[in-house]
Amino acid sequence: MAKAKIAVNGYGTIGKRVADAVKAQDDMEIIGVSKTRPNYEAIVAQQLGYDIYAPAANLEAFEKAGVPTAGTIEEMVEKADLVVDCTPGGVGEQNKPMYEKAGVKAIWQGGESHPIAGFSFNAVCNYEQAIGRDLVRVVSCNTTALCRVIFPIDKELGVKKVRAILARRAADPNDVKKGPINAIVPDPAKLPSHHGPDVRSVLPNINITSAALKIPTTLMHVHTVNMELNTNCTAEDVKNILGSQSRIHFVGQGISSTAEIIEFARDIGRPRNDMWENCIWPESVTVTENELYFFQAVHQESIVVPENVDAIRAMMELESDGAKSIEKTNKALGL
Ligand SMILES: NC(=O)C1=CN([C@@H]2O[C@H](COP(=O)(O)OP(=O)(O)OC[C@H]3O[C@@H](n4cnc5c(N)ncnc54)[C@H](O)[C@@H]3O)[C@@H](O)[C@H]2O)C=CC1
Ligand SMILES: O=C(OP(=O)(O)O)[C@H](O)COP(=O)(O)O
Repeated sequence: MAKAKIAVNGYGTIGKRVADAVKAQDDMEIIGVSKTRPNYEAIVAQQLGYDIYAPAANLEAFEKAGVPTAGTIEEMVEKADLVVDCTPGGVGEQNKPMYEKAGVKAIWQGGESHPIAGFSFNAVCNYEQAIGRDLVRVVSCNTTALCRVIFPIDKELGVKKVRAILARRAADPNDVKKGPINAIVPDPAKLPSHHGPDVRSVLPNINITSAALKIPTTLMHVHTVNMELNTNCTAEDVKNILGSQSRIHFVGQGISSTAEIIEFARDIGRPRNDMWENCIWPESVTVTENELYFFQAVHQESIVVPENVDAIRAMMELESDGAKSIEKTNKALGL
């Protein structure tokens, strides 16, 4: 069977990882990635073998810099079966008419809001509902992490209410423009943060509220998750449920912080020190009077990457069984 032709529009933090993850699969291929400027990332993309496309107005700058392009972003989109839009939040929306004009399928990221696609995706929660769809939004990193834990616990034990407190990394490691440098910022100060409503865009029946703080770190986010459950259970029961999920990883062996999780990812040779899984401290899993508590760390740069691959597979109708797609994606990534 011919491979699905995938374009990545916006080769930044998420885009470069999605491109590599798609390249690792045997049922889809990257036909091009877009860069706005001919900087070091464009040169690395070229060295990795990707065809680079750029805005028409910037083609000359690429030529002057000696970075060859294969054409304009519009031309890239015309060649694709599906575009994964990884442009900054808010920019993706401006690209929608281009995708509609070319008649291609499109995936947006969590920086866009739910109505852009009318369908918000998480592989364990709603893969089957994404099959054959033309437009899908993969929810944000924090929302993905919440969906991954809420769904299996709700299925097995019934979730009455979720309260999630998020300590959000202020910027990605390469992001020199953002802060804070020496502050903790309620983000936003007005509750709820977007994460609770976003979980409901994937799991509409879940009662959830969320609050978020921005903290001066770049490595990972950390959540304090509290769930009121409908069923009497023990911490061991919860650990067994979470432990059965392939994209949940229990941290241990002396790992007490996000810094050590990233060091672990480096040590096991993960590309770009990516941790695609939710990282849960097993000793934090506590149940008292039907209330569950635990801490989880979220590697914001990579957690949504396998979800994008599964969304492509569903939309392109390459696999009808979500569990099989997850397994295939994981295996190709080395997860
Ligand atoms: N970085 C993170 O932690 C996560 C980001 N997301 C979401 O993923 C999306 C992308 O975020 P990042 O990768 O962090 O952004 P980024 O800023 O690292 O990368 C965006 C890329 O798009 C390019 N770009 C800007 N305007 C463009 C245009 N008009 N056409 C083509 N390319 C354009 C930029 O030059 C840059 O290379 C956002 O919706 C964000 O909310 C989701 C999960 C985690
Ligand atoms: O999707 C993310 O976070 P979110 O789940 O809090 O929206 C990413 O960390 C991007 O967040 P940013 O908008 O601070 O760059």
